[in-house]
Amino acid sequence: MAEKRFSIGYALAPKKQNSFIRDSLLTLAKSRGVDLIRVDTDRNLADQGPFDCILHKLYGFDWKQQLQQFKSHNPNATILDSPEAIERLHNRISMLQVVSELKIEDPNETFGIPKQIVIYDKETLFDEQAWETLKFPVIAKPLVADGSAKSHKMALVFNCDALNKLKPPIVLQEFVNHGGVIFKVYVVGEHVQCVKRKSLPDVSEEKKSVEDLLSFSQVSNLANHEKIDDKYYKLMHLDDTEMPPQSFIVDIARGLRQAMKLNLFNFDVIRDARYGNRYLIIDINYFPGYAKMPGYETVLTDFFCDILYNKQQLEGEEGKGESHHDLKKVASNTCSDDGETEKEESVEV
Ligand SMILES: Nc1ncnc2c1ncn2[C@@H]1O[C@H](COP(=O)(O)OP(=O)(O)OP(=O)(O)O)[C@@H](O)[C@H]1O
Ligand SMILES: O=P(O)(O)O[C@H]1[C@H](OP(=O)(O)O)[C@@H](OP(=O)(O)O)[C@@H](O)[C@@H](O)[C@@H]1OP(=O)(O)O
Ligand SMILES: [Mg+2]
Ligand SMILES: [Mg+2]
Repeated sequence: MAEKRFSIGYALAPKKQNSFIRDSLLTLAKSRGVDLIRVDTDRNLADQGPFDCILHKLYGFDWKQQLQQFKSHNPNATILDSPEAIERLHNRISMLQVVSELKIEDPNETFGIPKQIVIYDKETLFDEQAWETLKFPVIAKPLVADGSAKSHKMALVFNCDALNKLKPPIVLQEFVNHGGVIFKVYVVGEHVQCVKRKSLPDVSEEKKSVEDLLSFSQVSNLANHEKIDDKYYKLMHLDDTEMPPQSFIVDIARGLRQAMKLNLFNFDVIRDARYGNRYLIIDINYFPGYAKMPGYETVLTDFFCDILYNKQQLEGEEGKGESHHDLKKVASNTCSDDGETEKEESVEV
């Protein structure tokens, strides 16, 4: 009997498609029975396929409706990930709320988020009461994180004089010195991988008194031609920075994944320079730049196979009339229709 093949339809913006869909990924996936096929976003999704799975990073109401329609026509297909679960990451307040709710017992390290407030209008911006809990410098971040260039435009604000330059709705987050290095933790289902990147440098007392405002955008994002390799680590002086403990990072990643019901995301972590064992999560991104992760082809292909082969096994056993309870044990970690995550296993680093 011919081996069963699977097809994954991917719906990505051109920039993402260029970086993520490489021949090396297509070839490896194909060799393991998985065909990655581009969804034509000018046509209705439900008219395309058949697909066993949809991989997507697109925004907007219309796309959400197309996914719903596709799912109602193809109830067995897996949507990676559910648009409702992704939506939480489009707002910088709801994005980090989930971190505050996480409970992780670690004898040596602690984690949290920086102090922050949300400002919806200019009036509140100048209201001293709103500022009571915050200390300068702060980072002003657009409230909405919708993938637009605008949503990445930030400003380091040193004092009140700069406030009139800000455009609400924004989140004002305390800037925390962290030695100029950020940890990016990539999550792909059960796989967790942490890398170092350059970040904003620490702010000295002297600088606090001379600057008003500094604008910046995507400081830790690599340009297409940059590669995370030894050269980058040397150039950015990343070699000397110690990594956070792996098991601690894996616990946070696992907790976030379960709470958010997402399989494909990364989060940015900084180590508070005031306490060597305090970590702050400052950003969570859906479907980040995986191609920058060493060995991404294997990691992603393993993940696709896990999902598709487990799903097949699940459907096969359902056909034999096994109870739903038993089937849950072999279900993959994908989000089902209602966004429920079905299995939790060890997370490798
Ligand atoms: N509270 C903070 N304290 C110190 N540095 C910070 C803080 N928040 C952000 N930064 C710095 O600013 C950068 C951009 O912030 P953030 O990650 O929130 O933006 P983003 O545009 O969503 O980034 P990404 O490209 O990862 O999506 C971080 O990578 C880090 O270097
Ligand atoms: O998905 P896009 O292509 O738009 O860009 C994402 C980018 O990945 P890229 O490598 O593909 O540029 C990510 O980089 P890393 O965290 O992995 O460094 C991160 O900056 C996301 O926030 C971006 O998503 P957005 O927030 O804009 O939706
Ligand atoms: Mg970030
Ligand atoms: Mg981000």
